[in-house]
Amino acid sequence: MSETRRLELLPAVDVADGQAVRLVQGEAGSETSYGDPLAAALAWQNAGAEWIHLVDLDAAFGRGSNRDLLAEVVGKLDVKVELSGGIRDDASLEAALATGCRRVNLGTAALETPDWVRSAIGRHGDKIAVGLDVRGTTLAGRGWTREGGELFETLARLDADGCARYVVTDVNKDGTLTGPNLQLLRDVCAATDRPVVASGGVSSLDDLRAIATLVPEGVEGAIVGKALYAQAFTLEEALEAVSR
Ligand SMILES: O=C(O)c1ccccc1N[C@@H]1O[C@H](COP(=O)(O)O)[C@@H](O)[C@H]1O
Repeated sequence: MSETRRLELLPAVDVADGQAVRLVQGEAGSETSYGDPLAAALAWQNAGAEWIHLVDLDAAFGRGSNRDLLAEVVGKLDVKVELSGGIRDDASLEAALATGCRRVNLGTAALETPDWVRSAIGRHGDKIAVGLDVRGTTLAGRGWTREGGELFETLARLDADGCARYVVTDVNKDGTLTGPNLQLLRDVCAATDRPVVASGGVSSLDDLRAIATLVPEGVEGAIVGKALYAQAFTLEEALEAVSR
């Protein structure tokens, strides 16, 4: 009898101007600051996290970079890191992978330079995930400021290119503490056989339990941001909630 997999949790550490921040719906200027990114990441690690979802927001917005800081953070962590933000060409991809992160998450590049993404997938396999950041079923790139195509067409293309995994974010939910978009997750899982990491809207332990019910459909993990920083629950409580 096969054992049901447990939902993985990925606490998010989004970095802008050297600080850990949370945005609301990805809007520049909506940030709340939570201090030193390394301290935040180590706190999640010490609380039992197996993964950290680490984002360079300045690079995602194309307004700067926290590359050296993020490399330092990855170097000081023992847990797996999913690194994203501004990874759009060979130089940024090689620099990201050289940090020792477990995988990178490509957003804008998957919308704007599909040939390069196909080649990156061919070279790096499951070290590449693609972030499908959507409003409705319209994809968003460049710091979620530009529309970039239709979700299910892009998903079919990336599946054909061998993409190993998708990080699916409902932009309208992100940072709002209004609950995940479970129907979006179901729809994406129905359209691909690749694992899906859910992102956006988690507000409570019940939200995590609801996402965990989708593990048999293909949801592998959930990114948790604002709810942890706002202390809606602890990471220990979250890990316990999804452990059975
Ligand atoms: O995570 C956010 O809050 C966020 C807000 C606005 C833009 C991007 C955001 N996050 C992540 O950025 C990467 C994509 O970066 P790029 O497009 O490849 O440069 C992806 O993980 C988004 O989810």
